[in-house]
Amino acid sequence: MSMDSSIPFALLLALLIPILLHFVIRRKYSSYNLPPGSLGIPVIGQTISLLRALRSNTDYQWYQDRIKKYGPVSKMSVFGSPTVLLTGPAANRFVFSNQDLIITETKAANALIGRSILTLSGEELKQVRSALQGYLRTEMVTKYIRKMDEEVAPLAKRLTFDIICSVIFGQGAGPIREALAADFKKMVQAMLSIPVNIPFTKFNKGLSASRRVRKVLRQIARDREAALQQGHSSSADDFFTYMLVLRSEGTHSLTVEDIVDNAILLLLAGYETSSVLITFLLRYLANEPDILGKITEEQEEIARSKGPNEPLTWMMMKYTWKVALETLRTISPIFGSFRTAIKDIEYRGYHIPKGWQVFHAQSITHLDGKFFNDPIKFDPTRFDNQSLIPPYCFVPFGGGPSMCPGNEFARTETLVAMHYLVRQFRWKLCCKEEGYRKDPLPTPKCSDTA
Ligand code: HEM
Repeated sequence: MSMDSSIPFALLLALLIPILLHFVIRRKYSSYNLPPGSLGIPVIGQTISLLRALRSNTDYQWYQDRIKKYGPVSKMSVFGSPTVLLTGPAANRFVFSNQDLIITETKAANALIGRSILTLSGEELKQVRSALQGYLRTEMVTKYIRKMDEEVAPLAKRLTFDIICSVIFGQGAGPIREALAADFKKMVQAMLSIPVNIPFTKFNKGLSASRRVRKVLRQIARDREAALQQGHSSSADDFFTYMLVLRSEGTHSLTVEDIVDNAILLLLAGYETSSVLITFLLRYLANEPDILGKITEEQEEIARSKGPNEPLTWMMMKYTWKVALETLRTISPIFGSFRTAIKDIEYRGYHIPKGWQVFHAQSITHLDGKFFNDPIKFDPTRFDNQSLIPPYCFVPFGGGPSMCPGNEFARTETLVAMHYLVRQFRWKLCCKEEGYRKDPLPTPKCSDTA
């Protein structure tokens, strides 16, 4: 076929395929009451327009346009899969507590992280979830404060990475941590890449990095195992020892390899999200001298009243945390998630067929004037009385049974960081541009120059 004759043929196909797909889906799901909306062009669907909206941070308007057209539940097609978009507090509640909607597995995440909590189900999921929750619970996090303190005080670069590395892997500053930091960076870049394993691609570099990380962590886990057997360690020392102690008590039966996978997930889930919070908190404070002044006052008072060897306690940092919560409301590190229905599900009279995706735009409620007065305004006093915020409207850490188990950890490390930063430094923004893009986590527009 010549080039000229192939163009009309391609055009005809582009026209015919959506029509055919429309009929195939209509026939296949004829007994279903599917939500309103269109699946768009095959494979592409609404993917490009959604990604464009996220990158330019106009996704809020994008959702609102769809809600106006179709209501809070609509169907579309994203990343090649039929998808139902759910928004609003009722949707937040429904998704967070529905065990039949599991986080959509991406090939890249599977290859890079392995068998972590994200890929488990049933009894195994319950065991690992409860172990992670136990490791990150308030009493445990209180014990980690001293280590966080040591990391933040000299104001190490890669703050949140170093904190988690030290607390979870028991890996203090040194060449091993430097190598891990470089490799984790490659893994993060690969998580969002096209999962095609060809030399020199981001995915290929991420896989090599993941292998190196795994090798180092396996060795650390074995060392911890030996130390535990000799009675030289306890469960509060680090995540590996904690999980090994639980295994010896019969709480779970994970292999060392599984524990390593979940440690990698903890680091990936924990450091990027917390660093977004700290980054935007610092950016807000640079423009809000009154709020910065109040935080400094609170932190100076804590520094005066605490003995030199007494660890910091976040209980006294109430105002600082309210400012952090307002930062999470206005710029939520996680704007939403993709989940897959593992069986047919009904929501508000509509059917979500088994195998379809749900795109849950959870943070849309944060900027909705119905729930937050003057939502664009940065106003930490909204959190003076949190019981006034309607349920499932403020969900930066998710909610229900799959709520982020690291929320206490995130609070503690953010507050420890702020304790030193506001008392020892003043900063100004090199880049005045206020916007940010979702990449997919919020990133200041001029992150290279700021
Ligand atoms: C500001 C910081 C953070 C934010 C905004 C955040 C937010 C979230 C959200 C929204 C989820 C998904 C909940 C769901 O969809 O049901 C999640 C899951 C998770 N987070 Fe966080 N997170 C933060 C920090 C951390 C930290 C510091 C850790 C660990 C030290 C952590 C560990 C995890 C883990 C392991 C999961 C998966 C839980 C599961 O699938 O059951 N997160 N986080």
